[in-house]
Amino acid sequence: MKSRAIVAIDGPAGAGKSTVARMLAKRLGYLYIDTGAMYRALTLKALERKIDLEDEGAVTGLAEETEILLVPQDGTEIRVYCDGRDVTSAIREPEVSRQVSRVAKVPGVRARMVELQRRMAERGGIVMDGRDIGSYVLPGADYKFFLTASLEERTRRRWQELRDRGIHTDFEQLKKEMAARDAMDSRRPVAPLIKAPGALEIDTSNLEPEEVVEIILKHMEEGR
Ligand SMILES: Nc1ncnc2c1ncn2[C@@H]1O[C@H](COP(=O)(O)OP(=O)(O)OP(=O)(O)O)[C@@H](O)[C@H]1O
Ligand SMILES: Nc1ccn([C@@H]2O[C@H](COP(=O)(O)O)[C@@H](O)[C@H]2O)c(=O)n1
Repeated sequence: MKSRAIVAIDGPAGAGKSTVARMLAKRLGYLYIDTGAMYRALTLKALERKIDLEDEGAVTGLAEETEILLVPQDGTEIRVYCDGRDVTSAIREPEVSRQVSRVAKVPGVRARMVELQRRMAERGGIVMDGRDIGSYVLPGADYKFFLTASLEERTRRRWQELRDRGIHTDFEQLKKEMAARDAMDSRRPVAPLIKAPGALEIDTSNLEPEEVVEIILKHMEEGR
């Protein structure tokens, strides 16, 4: 296995990317970078500033004046700071999830975020998850994975995750919202959600996170 490798993990909402990426980073002693959290932080700021999300100029301008920091804690937990404010919890609110894809599809936003993400990966030894990591942000990544799961299972996971946080949502409404987010992520012209060439696809529908990590580690050990 390559030392200080770059590992890219992509996939749709609720496929288990963050869970697996965090566990994998811990096993490897790597830094975990949650690119979704970056788009979520900007979206939260845009919503709070009541920016018109259809105004690409305004959203791009906001991205350019916003400082987003991902600060590793013990292990691989990450605190997310936007302009110095800890937004780790706030970025997971349902309204941010409902709107983030509208912000993320703005070309100026992506250009800014991708520049930051590539800089974070320069020294290697990272696990980066998102939608476009293996296909666009880090096309030279040493290992690429694409996690999937059925929409039903991904919705069940997200529904349970929200419930565990005391947020009660209608399952069918949540399912519609997740499908809509997947569609917007997949159809945007710039860096859509796709499986990167050469990526190993893993359907996690009937796998525990630990099993997914073992599949990934085995592939990495066999690969180099
Ligand atoms: N293999 C799995 N089996 C069951 N539950 C899982 C599995 N992987 C993750 N989960 C749970 O599903 C929820 C969503 O997982 P996670 O946040 O890792 O998904 P994600 O792909 O990063 O989603 P998003 O892109 O929307 O952030 C979490 O509550 C997590 O604990
Ligand atoms: N590399 C990425 C990562 C995320 N996005 C957008 O952010 C949304 C939230 O991502 P989560 O992983 O936190 O769910 C996602 O739905 C995308 O719209 C992106 O565009 N590129």
